[in-house]
Amino acid sequence: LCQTKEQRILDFVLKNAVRGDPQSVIDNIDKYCSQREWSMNVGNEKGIILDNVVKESNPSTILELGTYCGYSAVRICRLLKPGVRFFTVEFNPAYAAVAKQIIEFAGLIDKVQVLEGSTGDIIPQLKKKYEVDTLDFVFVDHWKDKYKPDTQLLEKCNLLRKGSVVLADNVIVPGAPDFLEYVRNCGKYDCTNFPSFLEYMDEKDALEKAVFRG
Ligand SMILES: O=C(NCCO)c1cc(-c2ccc(F)cc2)cc(O)c1O
Ligand SMILES: [Mg+2]
Repeated sequence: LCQTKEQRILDFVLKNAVRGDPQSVIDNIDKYCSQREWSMNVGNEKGIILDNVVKESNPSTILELGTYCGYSAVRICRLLKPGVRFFTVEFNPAYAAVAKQIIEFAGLIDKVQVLEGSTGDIIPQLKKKYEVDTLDFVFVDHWKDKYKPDTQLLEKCNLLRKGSVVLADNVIVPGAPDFLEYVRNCGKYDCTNFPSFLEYMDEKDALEKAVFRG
């Protein structure tokens, strides 16, 4: 059977992690991707920074752009109180299929809605179709050339309120220079850079936190 890397990651999790234990799912994805095949999960170094920003924000309504295999969805949702809503958008159906199974295995599927499609189509639907008022926290980790336009779209759709946290992965590698310039200079955000490392590598990367001024 000609499997994909994402299916191999899923198989490794199903075989080695503990059903209903999000930390074991995270640890096993990191183990597979550091020892066998590199893959673009946010990883543990940047993941600890992500954990801290999520804990600090204590969000109730969260949006993630770019689900991939569900690693950061599990990472974020394992920290959330019951009753919160987590929406994650994935364009690639094969990735979305793997992510749903990994999120289910971790026992978090009740908190998570995996929305398949393009962010440009789905973000304008969040208020009416998904009954979202405003977003407390947005994790941006999809196509790097979409970071800036989608942040502007979130503003246009009135999905951000004073204090909404936009946290972006990969602002060094692969990089999102137009996004960084925008959030740092448009006057609508208070920005903080968190230097770290590219997942499973020694290369420098960073997260950028942009808090909407309202
Ligand atoms: O494209 C990415 N995400 C969107 C997928 O739909 C992505 C890429 C990379 C990466 C790739 C190739 C390399 F050489 C270095 C970095 C890393 C990441 O964390 C990412 O999120
Ligand atoms: Mg990333």
